Amino acid sequence: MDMFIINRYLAVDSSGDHGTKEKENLQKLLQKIEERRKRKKATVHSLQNKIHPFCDISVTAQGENENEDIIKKKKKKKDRMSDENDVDSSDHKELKIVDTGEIACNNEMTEHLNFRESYQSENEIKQLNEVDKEEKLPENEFMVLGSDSFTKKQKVKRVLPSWLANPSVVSVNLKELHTTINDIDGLDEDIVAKLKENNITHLFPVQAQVIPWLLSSANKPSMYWRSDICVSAPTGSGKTLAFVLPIVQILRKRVVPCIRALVILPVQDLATQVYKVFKTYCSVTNLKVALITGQKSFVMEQQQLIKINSTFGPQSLVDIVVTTPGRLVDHLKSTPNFSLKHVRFLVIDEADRVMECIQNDWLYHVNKNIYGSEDQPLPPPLTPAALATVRPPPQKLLFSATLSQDPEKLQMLGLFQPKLFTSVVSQEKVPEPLAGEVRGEFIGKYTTPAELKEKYCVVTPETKPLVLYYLITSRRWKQVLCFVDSQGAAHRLSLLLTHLSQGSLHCAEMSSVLRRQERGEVIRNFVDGHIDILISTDALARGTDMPNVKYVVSYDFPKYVKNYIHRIGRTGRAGKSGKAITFVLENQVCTFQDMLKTAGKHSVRELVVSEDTLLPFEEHYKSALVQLKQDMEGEKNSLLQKNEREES
Ligand SMILES: Nc1ncnc2c1ncn2[C@@H]1O[C@H](COP(=O)(O)OP(=O)(O)OP(=O)(O)O)[C@@H](O)[C@H]1O
Repeated sequence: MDMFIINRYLAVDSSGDHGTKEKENLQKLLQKIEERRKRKKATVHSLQNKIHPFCDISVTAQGENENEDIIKKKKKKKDRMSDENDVDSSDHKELKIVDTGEIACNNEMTEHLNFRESYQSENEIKQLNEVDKEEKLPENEFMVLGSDSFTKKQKVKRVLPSWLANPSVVSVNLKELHTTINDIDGLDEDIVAKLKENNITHLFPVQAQVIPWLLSSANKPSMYWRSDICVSAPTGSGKTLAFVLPIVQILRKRVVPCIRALVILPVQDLATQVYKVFKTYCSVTNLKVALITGQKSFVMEQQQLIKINSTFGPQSLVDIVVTTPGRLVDHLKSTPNFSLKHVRFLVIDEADRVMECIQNDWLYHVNKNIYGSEDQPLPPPLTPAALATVRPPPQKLLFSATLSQDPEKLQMLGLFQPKLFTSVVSQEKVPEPLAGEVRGEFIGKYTTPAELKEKYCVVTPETKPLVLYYLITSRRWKQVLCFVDSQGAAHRLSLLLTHLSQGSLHCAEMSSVLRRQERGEVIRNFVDGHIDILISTDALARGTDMPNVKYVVSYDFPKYVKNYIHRIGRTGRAGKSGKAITFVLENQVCTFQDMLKTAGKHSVRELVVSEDTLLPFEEHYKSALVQLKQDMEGEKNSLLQKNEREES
């Protein structure tokens, strides 16, 4: 037991023996202190003799007070730090009391030395005081959040799943193409011939990466679950062919038709556009494609999908269905034998937009039809027996120029071991990620085609139409696509420009109010160059592929950054050059700059149109406005008369 000695404070021992010992110790200590005091006094005296004749080191009254303060601080600090109850520390305390006593006796030199000593440690004291402030709050006080500390908070970095953080990077350069259509292993000759027929000799970067990847994933035995993919590449970069070609190639070997590919797009017009591409490349195969968007009657669509055979029962007539979420749900609910159980590919084009179509719960109905429950089953263990019992889910292919890379939003799709292909904002070659490196900078940044030049023009509401007219006429712009907020705005602007140009500008308007055939007609005329300026609502903003759009004007400010990216993406497509101008009111400039920042854009310049340049058109503009007012009143009256006739 003697090996361990535990020293404890056992309160004051009143036994006489211990008391004498303590007195002796105290005596020794006082003696020691006295000796030190004398030594110090002697040193000071000798120093005073040496320095005083050369230096003026007098301490002013104010200085004295300051020094005293500092010494007090120092004392406080030392007190705080010495939490040991040993003899040495008490010795220091005594010593300090003696020092202060000397200052009180106006010993200038001692003051000075103390001052210097204190000054040296002043910073230290300050720091300690700050720490004190932060850490030691009186017990009965609350800390008021945000009142004291103005230090910049460190930004919280998102920790992304590995597949989102480390994507395959897709180049945005459509000028330097390295992959010819013959370089792709696994594309049949007749498909390659069809590509040539359509003047496609090289694959765009997104196609060069996605097509071989999908073809090779199909080589796995059919029982294996295949990884889903998400593709985010600029507008006009050829995403449609990136899924059409591998699907046609993989499915063409099927024996019996049944729905093996389901392609979902947000709106009718886009579905029609994709349907046409499928039709083109399926024409060299036996595959059948159906467009189910409500353009035909429901019964006609049903007849197109299913046939009842007297011997074999219900038979699917199609292999690929291109549809919109609403119409798909209608068929899932009301078409007997409409089954998605054999779907091998589930393509969601303009995926971020389709995922917003939640009103009819299309995903729930699709899952229910495919799996028999609203949720996708979990993958079985990798044993032949387990794999043979569970049917692999459809391989999901998600495409968009503004694909949401938000893990939470993507989670509802139940992606299986997904792979991300994305283009990046930086034009520099992105190196392969280092082991364990996490890249989150792709998230939320949208790329636009390299050939697209963007500018913005600050306008006033009064002069906006005149600025547009001036730009079109003075710069001889042709094939201009102009975006406005509403159908009414499109109509008014179209009339005003016609009056301003006295009929020399051929303007047309486009909105969802027009019937489908009328819309088709307008687009054909615009593509053929018979229309100079097409004024449209956002109905044409997303996905529409119109070759030869040279200028896009966002006449009314785009509401969201995605809206902006899709609008400007109607030009500068497939490697062609294009220009986009956004009209911004004075009070919208900051919002616009923020929008660009969000999209990762930093070099959008201003196009200045001075008021002086507009002055010559002023009178002309006034009379055009009068004519517009008359037109609008005339239209209003004729509408009233029509309504009255219908009522009577
Ligand atoms: N390899 C290619 N060579 C030449 N032209 C191509 C090639 N691939 C696609 N195109 C053409 O590029 C245009 C744009 O293609 P697509 O509509 O697929 O773009 P996208 O990426 O889907 O655009 P958005 O995001 O706006 O929908 C189309 O007219 C298409 O015919």
